[in-house]
Amino acid sequence: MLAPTGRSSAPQGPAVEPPEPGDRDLILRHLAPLLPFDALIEVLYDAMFVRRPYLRRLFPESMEFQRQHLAHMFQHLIDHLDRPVELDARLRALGADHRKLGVWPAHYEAFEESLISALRVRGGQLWTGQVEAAWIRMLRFAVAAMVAGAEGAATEPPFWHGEVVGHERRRPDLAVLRVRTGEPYPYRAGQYAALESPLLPHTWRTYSVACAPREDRVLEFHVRRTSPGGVSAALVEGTGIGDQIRVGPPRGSLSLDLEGSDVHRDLLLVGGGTGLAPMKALVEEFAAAHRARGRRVRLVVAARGRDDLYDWPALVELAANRSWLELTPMLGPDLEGLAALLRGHQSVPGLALLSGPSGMVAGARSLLLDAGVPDHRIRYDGSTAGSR
Ligand SMILES: NC(=O)C1=CN([C@@H]2O[C@H](COP(=O)(O)OP(=O)(O)OC[C@H]3O[C@@H](n4cnc5c(N)ncnc54)[C@H](O)[C@@H]3O)[C@@H](O)[C@H]2O)C=CC1
Repeated sequence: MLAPTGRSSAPQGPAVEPPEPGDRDLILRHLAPLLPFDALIEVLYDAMFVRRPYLRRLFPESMEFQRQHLAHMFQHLIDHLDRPVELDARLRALGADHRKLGVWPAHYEAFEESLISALRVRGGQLWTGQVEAAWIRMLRFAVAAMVAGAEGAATEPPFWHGEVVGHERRRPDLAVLRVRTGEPYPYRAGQYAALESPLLPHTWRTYSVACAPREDRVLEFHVRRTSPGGVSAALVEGTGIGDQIRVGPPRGSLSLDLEGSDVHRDLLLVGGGTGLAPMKALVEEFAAAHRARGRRVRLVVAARGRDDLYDWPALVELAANRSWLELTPMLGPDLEGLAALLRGHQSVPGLALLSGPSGMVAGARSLLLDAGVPDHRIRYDGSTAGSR
């Protein structure tokens, strides 16, 4: 994964004890019998639901995504165990986000107990108390950071109730949804939110808000169905006006810096596919706060073909009478259009923001670096790209 903007917008909480030096090596040396993690995780959840069946209701019907997520988390924990500060920030954000799932500190105890029994089952004959102790320290560090993150977020609602007030099917696989929250939703343009449909309880997926904050509390989302049976499919195919959905707290740090040292730099925004969503919100925000005279914004909309420019009329309307905003459609499977644009010296931006498929973000970033844009002036939200 590329280095993203990196700042977490999740609230903070109390300090957490780091793991012991050497724990990572110890865990790594005895990892082989525990791999692949899928088998370990299966034993873990089986043990947990047998001992505490009431915990099953905290999880979605299909555990597939949950298992994958946990396997990824174990790997991430082990990989970063000797970088506890970095890990701590990520875990706090995760803990804050777990509030919307109804997770309490007592549930983590049940998790620890089940993990230990799964480790003993899968660890085999060479499993030792020393290795187990390192795993427990790693887990307790993670849990303490998650609980601290949840405590730090205690004043923030775990989710907002929203009503679908608009649902436009722009393509068979893509819908633009408008959701009015019951209470004001305090986000900034460029941020994203997890959504839950009543069709798939306890399953949340993140989408960027595609509009700047509005007085009428309406949030726009661009949702593309990637596979059958998931949240995106439920939102595209099974959702209509009047339906209720839950909206998790705003997250992410993609922003335009409307104040500060970069305020006069010309902007290039690249949105690929539904990655257009946060870019549209940022342009709207820029339009509302257009203070820096002479600052130009180019919005490149990358799409596979003309039919995939699903929001083009809305963008044309946004650009009408705004001479500082230039819309550039870029059609095709690759970034040749962007490469050609950057060859024109006049088009090299002072600041670039990227959003879309991870391959597009990586490709656009390297084109921009080649064109002389410094790395710190190329922004994208690593936690969102490709995670939908
Ligand atoms: N729905 C949302 O709110 C948001 C979605 N995203 C992400 O944006 C992506 C959108 O996917 P789709 O709509 O299916 O877009 P897509 O797969 O149709 O791609 C759109 C354009 O991106 C470029 N592109 C795609 N893959 C590329 C690669 N490997 N190298 C270079 N260029 C490439 C091409 O120009 C293509 O026309 C997803 O990964 C999603 O996670 C990101 C932010 C917000």
